[in-house]
Amino acid sequence: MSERDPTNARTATDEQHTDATNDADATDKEFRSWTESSGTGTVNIKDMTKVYGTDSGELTAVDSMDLHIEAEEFVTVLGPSGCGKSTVMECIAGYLDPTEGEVLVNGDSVDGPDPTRGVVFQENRLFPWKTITENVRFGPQMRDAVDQSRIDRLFDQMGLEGFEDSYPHELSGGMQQRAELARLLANDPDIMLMDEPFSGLDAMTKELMQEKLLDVWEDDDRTVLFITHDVEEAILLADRVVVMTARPGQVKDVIDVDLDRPRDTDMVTTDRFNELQRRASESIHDEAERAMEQAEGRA
Ligand SMILES: Nc1ncnc2c1ncn2[C@@H]1O[C@H](COP(=O)(O)OP(=O)(O)OP(=O)(O)O)[C@@H](O)[C@H]1O
Repeated sequence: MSERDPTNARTATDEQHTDATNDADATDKEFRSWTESSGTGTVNIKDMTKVYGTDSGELTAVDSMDLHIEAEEFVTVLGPSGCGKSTVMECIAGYLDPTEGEVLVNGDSVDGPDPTRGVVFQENRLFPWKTITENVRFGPQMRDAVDQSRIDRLFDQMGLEGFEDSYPHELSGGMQQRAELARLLANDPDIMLMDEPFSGLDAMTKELMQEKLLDVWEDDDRTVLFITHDVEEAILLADRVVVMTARPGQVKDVIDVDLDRPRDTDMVTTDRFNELQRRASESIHDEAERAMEQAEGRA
């Protein structure tokens, strides 16, 4: 683990960063409350456990997880299959309640979904019976807050001009995900929660979507939490990569990505990128093995 600056709230607040403080009088909790901010766009997961009831008994998906995300930070989450990544995201989105602990957004406990937290999944959630324009306008319309010039800008930004009246099935997979991003951004969310949004796309389209997302994020003041199985993608996009353990999920490692911004996909060949990629891959390797053993019923 790299050395931490205890005055740096962004790097020092997660569970495994508690060694950053050498102040014998400071308990971890006190240290956190000094350093964590709670302004617009912050996410604070505190000692969160999520247990599901299943036919074969209780299943602890996430166990005592702590994670603080600063406003406007781009955090990617890597973890083996079934380690609880989506569960964490759904608790932040307000779709699920933690069994224990809490999730704070902007300093307030999450008590349900909110348009200021936009969610994107691998499969887009566009309404198939609505045109792209109707889909993008839907959220703002529900709140009586349509800003047509903003919507026009989004169509331009996402390269969707000319497809305003098309239906989702008439668009390619990449364009559907761009429409999905436009739909999300039409609500002007403070926090974007993205669950493997590009994993169904071919390599070239995925690269273009990564660049598009980086442009969007660099232009606006938004916090992004992005789940992926792709180590290269995790590093290319993030300020920090959070590596989770096999189920029950906890934070195993947090990797600060000290690559310059703006980023582009050419960076993946640099020595520093490869070093970070190796570190993340090593960190996740044992967890992936453990997850496989769990799946095979050996653990
Ligand atoms: N509604 C549910 N009821 C019971 N068990 C669930 C439920 N949702 C998820 N689980 C279980 O909780 C664990 C964590 O699931 P989750 O989808 O959060 O993991 P994940 O890391 O996102 O997985 P993947 O990488 O495969 O998408 C898994 O074992 C999953 O089977």
